[in-house]
Amino acid sequence: MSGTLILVRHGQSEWNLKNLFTGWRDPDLTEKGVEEAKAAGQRLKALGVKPDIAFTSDLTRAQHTLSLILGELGQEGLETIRDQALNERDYGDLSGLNKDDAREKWGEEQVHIWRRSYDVPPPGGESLRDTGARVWPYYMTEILPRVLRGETVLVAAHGNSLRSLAMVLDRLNTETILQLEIATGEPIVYRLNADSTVASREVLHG
Ligand SMILES: O=C(O)[C@@H](CO)OP(=O)(O)O
Repeated sequence: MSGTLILVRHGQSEWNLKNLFTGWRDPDLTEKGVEEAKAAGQRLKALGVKPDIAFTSDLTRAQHTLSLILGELGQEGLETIRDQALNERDYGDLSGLNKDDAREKWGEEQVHIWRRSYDVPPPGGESLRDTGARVWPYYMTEILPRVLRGETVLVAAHGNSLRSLAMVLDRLNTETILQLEIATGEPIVYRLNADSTVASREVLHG
């Protein structure tokens, strides 16, 4: 066994609440999102988790979530690396549109394909495969080596950047990835084997 990897999606954002495609746009958390992030921190604390380092994206909602979690853990000053590689999937021309309006315009099925398929990009944006093509190398070079050294690494990021990572960790294929939803503010705790495969996976539900 090596170290521990904790993935957490940011709490509810203002645009999650308004049902807008967000992508690389930069809304902050709602009050509910703040509470979700604090609750995530409390659950990690109850589990006795003590991160050695944290990673997050360059978007406010993920950074704010991380700082609230670290506050609950009493680790406000923890070394944190922010990188665009962990940003949400770029939703391209859909960014800022209402998801129900998009379903009316393009149909339920097409919108679901854009939102959850592996390799169909939304117009002007990134598919999950495109997202994984930047998230996965970053994980391999910056995050995984630390976990393999036995560290506990906390990653606060986004629904689809984390889906692209979980797809490989959980050995999902291009069909089964369609079903994977990562809830806001529910940490996923992975313990990794020395060969970087997953020894255990636990979702800290609310
Ligand atoms: O809008 C977004 O950027 C994402 C995450 O909230 O939405 P979706 O659920 O469509 O992946």
